[in-house]
Amino acid sequence: MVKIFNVSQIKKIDGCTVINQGITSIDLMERASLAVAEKLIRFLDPDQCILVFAGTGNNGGDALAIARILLSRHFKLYVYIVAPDELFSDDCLVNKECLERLTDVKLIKENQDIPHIPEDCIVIDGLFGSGLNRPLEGVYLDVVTVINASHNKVYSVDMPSGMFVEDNASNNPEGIIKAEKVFTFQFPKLSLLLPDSANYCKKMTVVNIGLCEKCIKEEETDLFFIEKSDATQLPIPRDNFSHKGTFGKALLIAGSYGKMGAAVLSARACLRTGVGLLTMHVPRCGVDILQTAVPEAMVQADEFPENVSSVGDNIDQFAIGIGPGIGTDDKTKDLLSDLFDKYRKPMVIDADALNIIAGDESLKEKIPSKSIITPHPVEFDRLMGGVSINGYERLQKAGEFANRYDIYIVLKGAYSAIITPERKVYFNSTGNPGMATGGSGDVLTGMITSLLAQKYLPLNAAILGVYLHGLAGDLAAKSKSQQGMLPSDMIEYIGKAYRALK
Ligand SMILES: NC(=O)C1=CN([C@@H]2O[C@H](COP(=O)(O)OP(=O)(O)OC[C@H]3O[C@@H](n4cnc5c(N)ncnc54)[C@H](O)[C@@H]3O)[C@@H](O)[C@H]2O)[C@@H](O)CC1
Ligand SMILES: Nc1ncnc2c1ncn2[C@@H]1O[C@H](COP(=O)(O)OP(=O)(O)O)[C@@H](O)[C@H]1O
Ligand SMILES: [K+]
Repeated sequence: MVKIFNVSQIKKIDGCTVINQGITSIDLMERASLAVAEKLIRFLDPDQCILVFAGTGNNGGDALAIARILLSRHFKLYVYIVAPDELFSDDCLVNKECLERLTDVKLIKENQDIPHIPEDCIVIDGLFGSGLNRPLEGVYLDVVTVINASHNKVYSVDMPSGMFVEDNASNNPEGIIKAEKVFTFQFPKLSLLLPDSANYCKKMTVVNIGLCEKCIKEEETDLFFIEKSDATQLPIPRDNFSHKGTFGKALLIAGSYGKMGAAVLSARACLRTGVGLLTMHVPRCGVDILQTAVPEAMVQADEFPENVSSVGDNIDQFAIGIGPGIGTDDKTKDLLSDLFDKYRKPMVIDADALNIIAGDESLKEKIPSKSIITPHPVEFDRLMGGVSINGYERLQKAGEFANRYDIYIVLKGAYSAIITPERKVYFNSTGNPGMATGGSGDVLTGMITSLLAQKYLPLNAAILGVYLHGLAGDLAAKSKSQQGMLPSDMIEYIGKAYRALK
């Protein structure tokens, strides 16, 4: 797992690296800058006009070193340092003096020094990184405004300048660079993984700069980024003599009149994820649909034609998933309450089941311990009874909720976050905007329920389920495009996603 750290931890690890590797801070700056420059060189066009904007701290130092490396590769550069008070960090000053020997470096001290930024050029942004300690104002704000208004592609070093590494609730949205790509050093930064960064970081690339592994190992955190190597370890190998009983029984309670598609998608996804036996509990109107669309599943008909209202006995034999397409009818509310009384094992709770819980405090109390709930941000805010100001606040609330009710929360989004009862957070690294189509969530519910039935621990079921779901989405997008892919296609790629983990 890649660890995610706060600013003081990053500073500590930088310092440790310098000591343990017997290098100077300027060596580390050079290493970091070279790593970013190498990535830039791969896709920048040497004939294109490149404008570099540096600050006076170490982020500025990085930008100036990057400029020097690009110049040595014959890129056309114009370099500006925004320095209203001309106070440079030591390492920034060294890089400024090196660069001044090679090219003209202009200082921007006040608004009138800001250059006109032509169309069709590239901007390299090294104004501020992790050292930002207040929202931008004055000439810094003006420079960012001009860069954003130019609509050129901006590549940011470490952070989009003006953006805090963690919470941006008190930030000025006008004072943050809108970056095409952010090359962030060694660790993903929390704010770049939250929806808060949607306008400021189209793509995050983590650049390894060789910080001391021992320091990283020793530094504790509750935030992690899931990598392929983490997911690869999770699938339980299949024994030669295994049979359908080995891979468990899942019961999905899903569907209502007009929403049987959600039941079909979750059923197919559950089967493709490897469950031994699947039973679908659906309203009577859905029986023929399920039997035809998913012949591998057994179907239990509810007594009501259009909604689910009760589940049978002997439910302890199953891993249960509830929610896709069930609606919020009163009969279905009774079912959920009854289910929570009868069934005390971890289950997967999604969609309308969460909307039902949202309006009823006593239901929250009854959620079986270690269950996995899978809200998207709107469902989560409904559960909380109010909208969060940003993704950071939502994450804090999710930690409190998971802890209070002893459950796992999969907070879905671009980097879905899995939050544990101990308030640890695991961010997923797979998935793409092609998955933003109704039905993708139903697929995920089927997948995680399948893994629970196969005796995966709830945390592993959530991590593997979310990772595979995103990977299946990535494979589907590769073949069908983000626009053209459907949740049904993702289901067809679950097998290939498993294979890719081998
Ligand atoms: N993470 C790492 O391992 C490494 C980090 N390096 C770079 O160092 C950066 C951090 O450098 P610094 O700590 O010098 O900080 P920055 O360069 O981000 O900021 C410089 C200084 O500006 C001041 N400042 C903060 N907010 C301001 C505002 N709104 N208006 C005006 N001034 C403001 C602060 O005093 C701050 O220290 C990282 O983002 C990264 O680019 C690299 O040089 C080397 C390795
Ligand atoms: N931009 C994105 N990048 C990665 N994954 C995404 C993106 N948009 C949506 N997803 C994933 O698609 C799924 C959508 O779920 P949800 O909103 O519940 O859809 P529905 O209720 O329509 O089935 C989630 O797992 C989410 O993480
Ligand atoms: K920056």
